[in-house]
Amino acid sequence: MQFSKMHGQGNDFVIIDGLKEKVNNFSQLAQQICDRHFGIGADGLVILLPSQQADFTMRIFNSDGSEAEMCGNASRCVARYVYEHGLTPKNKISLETLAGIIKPELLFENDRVTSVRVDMGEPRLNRGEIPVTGDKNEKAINIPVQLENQLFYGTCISMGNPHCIIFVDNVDAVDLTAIGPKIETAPLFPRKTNVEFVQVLNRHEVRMRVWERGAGITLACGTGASATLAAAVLTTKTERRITVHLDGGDLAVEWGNDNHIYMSGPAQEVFRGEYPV
Ligand SMILES: N[C@H](CCC[C@H](N)C(=O)O)C(=O)O
Repeated sequence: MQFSKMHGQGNDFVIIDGLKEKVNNFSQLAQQICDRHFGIGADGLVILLPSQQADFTMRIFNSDGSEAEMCGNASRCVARYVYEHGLTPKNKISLETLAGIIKPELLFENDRVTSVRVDMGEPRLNRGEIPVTGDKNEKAINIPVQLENQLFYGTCISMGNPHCIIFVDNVDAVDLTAIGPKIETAPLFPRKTNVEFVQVLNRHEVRMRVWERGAGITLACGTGASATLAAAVLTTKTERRITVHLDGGDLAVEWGNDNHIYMSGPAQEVFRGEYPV
């Protein structure tokens, strides 16, 4: 089976063209392929499939085999992949996901793709949509997140997938490996959650580290950067256009007057290969 290995600021994926390759058990394949010793190694597996309502369907599987509703960094990678592999002549692409239709736009310099700007859609703020337990019509801003012997205050946002954003004075002081999985699987989150620790640098910049649902610590998270922007604006910490500094690089995010969040950043293809099935 042919594959392409791509990343968005270090958040890396194996991309498989499901229009050409026959894939049966996506979840099992994701666990095998994402293993960094016994497989190719990646944070996730992305399968391209046909769509009736968009140019393509993008299905995303975390390295633990769970399927995610949406993935921001993967949407940039897929947009570049379908253009450069000749699957579409378009630079404005639509992708059907479990979170709805996502619209990445390729940006060029001297005929080379330099970055991708993605319309991530509208953030979902009510507990029922995220989901977070409690009154489904209530927001979840600065709510207590109680672990056995630690209490955090989080702002929960969905970009189609759930995020719990916790503002701290120093992200480097957070033991993400210990705390991340406890919050990811807290009873507060019926479908688990991605966990972002955020240090506000000024009204236009934040530093964010992420423990991803189903994948653990990653170097970048596009939906996480988008949810972080929404949380920072809702708690009046930043303006509506910021740079998110992540371990793997920067993402630019903006909350437009149309209530859509736009996320921009690079997407790189690292290598192509053949995986025995
Ligand atoms: N682990 C995430 C999916 C990948 C999201 C992230 N890699 C991004 O760039 O948005 C989840 O289960 O919701």
